[in-house]
Amino acid sequence: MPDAAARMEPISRTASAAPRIAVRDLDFYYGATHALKSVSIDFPDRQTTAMIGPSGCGKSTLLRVLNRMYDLYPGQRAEGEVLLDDENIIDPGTDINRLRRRVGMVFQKPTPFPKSIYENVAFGVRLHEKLSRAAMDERVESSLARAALWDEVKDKLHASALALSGGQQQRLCIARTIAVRPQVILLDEPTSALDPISTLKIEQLIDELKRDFTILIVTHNMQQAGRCADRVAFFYLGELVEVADAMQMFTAPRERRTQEYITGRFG
Ligand SMILES: Nc1ncnc2c1ncn2[C@@H]1O[C@H](COP(=O)(O)OP(=O)(O)OP(=O)(O)O)[C@@H](O)[C@H]1O
Repeated sequence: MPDAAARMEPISRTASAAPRIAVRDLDFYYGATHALKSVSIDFPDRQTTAMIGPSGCGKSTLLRVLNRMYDLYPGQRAEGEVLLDDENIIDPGTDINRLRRRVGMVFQKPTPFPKSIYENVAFGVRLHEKLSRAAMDERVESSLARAALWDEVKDKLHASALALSGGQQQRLCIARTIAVRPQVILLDEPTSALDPISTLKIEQLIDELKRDFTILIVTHNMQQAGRCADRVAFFYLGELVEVADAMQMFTAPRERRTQEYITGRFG
């Protein structure tokens, strides 16, 4: 078991920021598989937290809990508390549509809809808001600009999104996510299918977006965690071993398992 003190909030220059999400004693099960074990962690507002750890340690499962993606699958269940602004979002009474508006997700592979660039961004907005044509145009433009894509697509908004490069498609998926004005953005290995230049653009974008959003990113790339994250959480076999400021995590981790992982001795 991880040291109880290590699972509490660390002595951290960032720990005083108000948590947007507070996870308390979270257990998650895929049928008989106990994938998350009594996980407690705060995700501060307007900061980026990277989740790292070897394959199968539960990183993606935690993201799936935060937007209740597991709801679609019988046999999968969460126990404990996941407080988003003090509302326990794993409570059965949670309004899932409202939750998914507040918590957006970007997946490993870019997943644009087979529609125009404009429609990819407008589609989700229409599910939640009735905007005039001019207001929608403005929302599409501001979202694409925010995702650092506007200049590349402004002359072909009605062309198919599928004709964009992989890196552009991923930025479009980010534009689509921010267009509905979420509070939290979940990114599950968002650059693992991209080339180094596209990866750099997405990392710069993450850095820029954290001014307005709470960002959680799952990554296997230690350099990426170091470049993007304010805080880093290390998971192992379904347990949160340690969470700390990125600088502390990479220079002076408290736990031996964290040190072994970040220095490449396993995983
Ligand atoms: N649909 C599923 N059904 C049963 N078990 C699952 C399912 N998805 C994940 N698991 C199990 O839950 C545990 C955590 O998996 P998870 O995908 O969260 O790990 P991860 O840290 O994100 O791994 P990776 O880095 O490989 O993506 C693993 O033991 C995995 O085998």
